[in-house]
Amino acid sequence: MPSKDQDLASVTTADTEPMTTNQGQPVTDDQNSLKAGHRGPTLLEDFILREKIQHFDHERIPERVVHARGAAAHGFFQVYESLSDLTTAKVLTDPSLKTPVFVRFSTVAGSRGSADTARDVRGFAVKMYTPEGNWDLVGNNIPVFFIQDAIKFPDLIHAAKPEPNNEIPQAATAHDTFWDFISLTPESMHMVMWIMSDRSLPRSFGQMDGFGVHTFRLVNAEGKSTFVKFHWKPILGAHSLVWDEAQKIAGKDPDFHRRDMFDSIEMGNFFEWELGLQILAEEDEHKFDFDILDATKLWPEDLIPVKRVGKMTLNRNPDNYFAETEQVAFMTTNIVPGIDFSDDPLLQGRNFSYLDTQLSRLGTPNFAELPINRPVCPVSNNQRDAHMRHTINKGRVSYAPASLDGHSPAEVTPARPGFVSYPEQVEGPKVRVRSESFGDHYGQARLFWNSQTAIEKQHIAKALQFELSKVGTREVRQRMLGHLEQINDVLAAQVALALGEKVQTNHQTATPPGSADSADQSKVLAAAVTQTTASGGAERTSGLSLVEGQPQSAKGRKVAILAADGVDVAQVKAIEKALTAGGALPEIVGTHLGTLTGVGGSVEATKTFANTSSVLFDAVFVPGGADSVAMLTAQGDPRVFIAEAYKHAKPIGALAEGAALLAAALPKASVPASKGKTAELHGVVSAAEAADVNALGAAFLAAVAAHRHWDRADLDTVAA
Ligand code: HEM
Repeated sequence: MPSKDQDLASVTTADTEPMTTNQGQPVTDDQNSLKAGHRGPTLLEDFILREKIQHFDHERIPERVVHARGAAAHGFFQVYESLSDLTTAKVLTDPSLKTPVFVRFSTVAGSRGSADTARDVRGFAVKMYTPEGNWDLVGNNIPVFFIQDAIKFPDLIHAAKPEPNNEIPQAATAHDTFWDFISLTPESMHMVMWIMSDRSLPRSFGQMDGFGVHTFRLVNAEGKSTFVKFHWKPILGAHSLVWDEAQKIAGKDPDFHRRDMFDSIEMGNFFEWELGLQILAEEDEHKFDFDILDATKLWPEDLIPVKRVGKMTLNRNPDNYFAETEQVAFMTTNIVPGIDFSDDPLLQGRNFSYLDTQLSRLGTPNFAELPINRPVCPVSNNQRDAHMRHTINKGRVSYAPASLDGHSPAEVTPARPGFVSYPEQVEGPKVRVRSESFGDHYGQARLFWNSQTAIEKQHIAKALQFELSKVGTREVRQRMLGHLEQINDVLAAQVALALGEKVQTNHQTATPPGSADSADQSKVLAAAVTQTTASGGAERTSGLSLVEGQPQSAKGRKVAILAADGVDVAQVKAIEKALTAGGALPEIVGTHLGTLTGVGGSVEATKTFANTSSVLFDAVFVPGGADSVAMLTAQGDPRVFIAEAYKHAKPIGALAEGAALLAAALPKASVPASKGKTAELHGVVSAAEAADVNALGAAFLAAVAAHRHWDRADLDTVAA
């Protein structure tokens, strides 16, 4: 069996041979068409011209009907220990096996050219080329979904996509048709809480959870079935952007996520996840207050812990976006012996949709022969012909059973057992209904809300304020408030305030903005959020917060070092050393590109205030050098750089004179008072004495690893 890399290499070319047509005829001139006379006309005879233009004319294929914008990478998966007690699947039972994978991340609503940082669910589709055929885990970065039954999927997507009369807005849910549908679909409320949280604004593809969403089955050699939920847990932890930052990035670098993944892999910073399993015995199926077949429900980790069973590493970028990332065809029906479906009605519908949609997107049932889609194990069956058939099937036999030409009437042999569907006992009337066990639409929405920290709750409230205030139809806004009241009255009141509506809360009656005490009301509600979080009184579960319990690492974090001519070069080198030792990626943002002449040498600026911005970095540092800091302080852009980083709760560091730029950009109370040695205040780290650079470097690195510093009380008061 060739490895997947060898398989792909066999059809990969660098086009370094002398130019030919697609038919292999040598081309001497592909820059001038064949003409009658020097000034034309062009001759129809010019087959070189016609072939070149004709191929170009037909270059486009339909984009995916959903998840059109995406980026992908190659890698491998390896299980830690055999899971043979649960499954026969080789990918999960052979710890020596490195299964090749191709993983595509995507947004859902936007078209191929939309921005990476739109507020949206992220697709997390994994294709594993196992020895027993391809296994596709076509998941998302959110563990639940909007709807319970696949028959509603076209409605959901029609409502979320740009409105059909004017094709507005692109890659955004903040519009009437989306919220109209949602407000009439109570089952979506749990998912709404997730997409209004920072989960829909990942910092990078490598810092997102992945979820198979549905309940699946694992089946072992004895035929015993166990229910399972699949999770991908990022080694770097799950971390997010904030909404203001995401919107700005959409303009400054719409390719933010795909660039980040491409660059990271090129420099050897591979993305890694552990595969996690939540396991549920068949006999325990009905022990919970939710139905395990309902894709709007998760299995709380406090009830059913996640067991980490293997690791996936993405370590190679595709060679060609179209041939690989665009032509890859994921299908939920791609499962292998030892893994099986549950009766989740969303999954059952997906099992029709993916194969079906590939036929129109890729244009032929032979899409499985495309290099990126074909399995590494042999393929042998009686399917024949159709557009673009590559395989040359020899002989007379294209039917079964058959005994001619060496064929055996038996389809499977003991040596190569086939896929056997789990013989689940099924009975019941043929009915078009929703099971009563799918009926609770608010319980887990509340669980999610209760499990968030205060800052995460505030981000959810703000996201809802943003989205719903963009809805033009008041009845839709009011309907949504009605749902929010069912989830949490403080949340509902906070959103109502922004919408100019009134709702009853247990804490106080919220007053519409414009009235004398609306500002006070806002404070009361914010305090109420903090109180409920601190008391933790209501039901909560672990695994849902992006702030609590996430691994912290500075690896891959981009740190801007702000500098101008006159910068203290020794300080720059020292802080660069401290950062790179922790895996962070410092880069000098200068007042101009190229060499900055400093004190004690020079440094190279690879970015400038004209071509970059704080939103493209995880942290910012200002080294000393009196002239450098004076020049930076005199300009507007460096001050905005600092203020914006502060507002987005990012780590900020300064050494020696560098603190003057912080003082010029930030409220006085936000800057720690360093009386020489390193001082830290809510992720702002500063040392007046240049000699304290090592302690400062360590403190700053720790602040970078912590991702964001939400304990800044004055975040909303900083103008940037
Ligand atoms: C749990 C719910 C769902 C999840 C996690 C999910 C996930 C995904 C992902 C990750 C992709 C992108 C695949 C790629 O990267 O090429 C995708 C595409 C797609 N999904 Fe889903 N989806 C869900 C629900 C549904 C449902 C209910 C349907 C239809 C009934 C559906 C139909 C499609 C279609 C048609 C595509 C485009 C496939 C292509 O052209 O390659 N999805 N989905």
